[in-house]
Amino acid sequence: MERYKVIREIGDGTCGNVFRAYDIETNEIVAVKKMKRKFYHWEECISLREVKALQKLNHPNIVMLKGVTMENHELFFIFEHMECNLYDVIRERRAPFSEEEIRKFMVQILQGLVYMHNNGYFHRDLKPENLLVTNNIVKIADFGLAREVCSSPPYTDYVSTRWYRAPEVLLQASAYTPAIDMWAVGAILAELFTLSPLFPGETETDQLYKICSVLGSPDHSVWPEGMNLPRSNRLQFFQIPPRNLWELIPNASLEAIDLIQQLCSWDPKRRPTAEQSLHHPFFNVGKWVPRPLHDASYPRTNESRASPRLELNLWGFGTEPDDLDLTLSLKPSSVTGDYNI
Ligand SMILES: Nc1ncnc2c1ncn2[C@@H]1O[C@H](COP(=O)(O)OP(=O)(O)OP(=O)(O)O)[C@@H](O)[C@H]1O
Repeated sequence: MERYKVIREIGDGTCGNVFRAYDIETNEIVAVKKMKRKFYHWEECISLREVKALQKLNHPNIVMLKGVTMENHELFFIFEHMECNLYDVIRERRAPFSEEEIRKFMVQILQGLVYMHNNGYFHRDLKPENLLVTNNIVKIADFGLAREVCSSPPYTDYVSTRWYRAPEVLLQASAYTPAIDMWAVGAILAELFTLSPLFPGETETDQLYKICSVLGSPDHSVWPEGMNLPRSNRLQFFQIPPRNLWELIPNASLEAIDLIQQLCSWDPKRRPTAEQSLHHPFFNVGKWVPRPLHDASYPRTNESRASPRLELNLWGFGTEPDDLDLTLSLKPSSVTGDYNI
């Protein structure tokens, strides 16, 4: 470890301490994560989930693992260095983020997740502290709990952070899917608007109570499988009607509210995937894409374009092509970003 000169400690997590350090071979600043437990064999180190996942995943929105070193039974991960994490960004924020800023964060998180899920991994512990930020670039970090999508259940060693924990995990489902990451994305999206957590449970039971107080208690109609999970009897204590999300998150557009609502569905099967989320109207607000001139259905005059078919289902993820006129005309106040999705 002579190669790295520690500058200062920047993180103290469950599994390791993270230091900002100077790499004297490359003249770069790096982040060195020193694992808290001791290791006695190299095989033990390279079989760690964090190492296995990060060696395979190479994406601009996933933090890069530059190397792994073992010395005196201590294991060090060398990562690209990031300035801060999204938790710090939210905590230090005095005024709400604009929807444009939120969209830019979310696109990157979702692009990282699409890549990860398509490569057969899910993260299992997404939270603002695990989203690292440098100059508005967001990268997903801390793969200590990452799982291969195809690894076999039961997943009993699961210990993710409570506030972002999906209901199927709280109710002890024996198998779960990348949809648990999508629940966390919904909670993080809401938090970016309000700057405070959507479900800040103090215990596991309180976590379920907090979720019920927002979404309303689940029943067979919204989540049939959920009603038979080992701990679902805990839900019977709470008979709570749903709140209107737009009252809880008054600064969010209808598109954002709809996306949060879909991501935070009780039933994991009803949550959009990361890829589907990127196609949600929230990411297309104000985006005008002209149709080809030979398209006979394209309205030729401003007059005909001014009458959108408002009865269309805006929020479904159907296979119908987007009605871009409609998207434009329904959300005049919002953002005009263009995203590479
Ligand atoms: N590459 C990096 N660049 C800058 N800071 C980092 C980097 N990696 C981690 N950190 C900081 O260190 C903190 C802890 O890192 P990490 O989450 O990897 O550790 P952990 O022990 O697995 O934590 P947890 O308790 O979340 O499981 C992060 O929240 C972040 O603030």
